[in-house]
Amino acid sequence: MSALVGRPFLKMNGLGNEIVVLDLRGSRIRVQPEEARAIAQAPGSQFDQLMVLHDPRTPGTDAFMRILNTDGSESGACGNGTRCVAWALTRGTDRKDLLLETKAGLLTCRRESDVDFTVDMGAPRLRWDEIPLAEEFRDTTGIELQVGPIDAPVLHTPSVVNMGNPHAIFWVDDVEAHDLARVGSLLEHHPIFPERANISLAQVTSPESLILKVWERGVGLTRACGSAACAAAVAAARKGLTGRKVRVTLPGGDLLIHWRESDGHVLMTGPTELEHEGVFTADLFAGAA
Ligand SMILES: N[C@H](CCC[C@H](N)C(=O)O)C(=O)O
Repeated sequence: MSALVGRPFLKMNGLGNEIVVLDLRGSRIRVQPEEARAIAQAPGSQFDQLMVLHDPRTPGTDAFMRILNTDGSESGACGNGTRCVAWALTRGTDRKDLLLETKAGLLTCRRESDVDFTVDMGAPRLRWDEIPLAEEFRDTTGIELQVGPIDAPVLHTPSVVNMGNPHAIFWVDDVEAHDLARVGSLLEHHPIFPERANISLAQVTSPESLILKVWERGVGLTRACGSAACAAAVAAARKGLTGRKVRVTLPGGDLLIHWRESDGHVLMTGPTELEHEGVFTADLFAGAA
């Protein structure tokens, strides 16, 4: 029987990005990919990301987070899920600041209101081998990659950014004019991305605003993706399309992103919402193998 049976979880969302928070601190349980896939499919616990909390690895941190996608794969970053974890860990306390850790690094979180949090997502990594890409590209503000006919590509020359996870951002005049569901999987699995990639379409609407749609690695289309909003804001500023503070509008709502000059860190501010609390039951894992 799964060790997760009887464990409580929180079903939350960050701007419509579906998040399940599972606190396994104090135990040695490790969620297996097939368990994550079973949880993702069960009514009441569907998620885009499963945020699993483990005992801290680095002194002074509050928890170590493993981030699992619906296909059971693992990510180093999830902005919307990190805000949900910060909500869960500060609930019922007067704490404002938290320090969390993922396999990609440390994240500081600050409570701005009952539901709004700012996460310091760290500094973006911008070298081709840090994304990572399979081939050397000196200029990661636009790499050679295109969709559609060679002489009239529909999408081309994406910017690439690693925010603890790999992102490619295609610049378009109108995000609604493209069917991201149709090309998302192909681009996510393109051989140029040896660890696959999260794929975004970005439309610049002013020097302070972007519209973004995201196809997430290991998930598919989602209503919001915090790390993609950070990656798009960094890429837009690098290209001179916006300043370093932008409002990113996703299907689920808005995130405020600030690529801070002083230390190069990216700050993301946005809301969280608790939908319900539940407990994993044995039947949920009956088919997991
Ligand atoms: N929804 C998340 C990102 C998940 C990224 C994940 N799909 C990956 O494999 O990198 C966010 O708010 O940042």
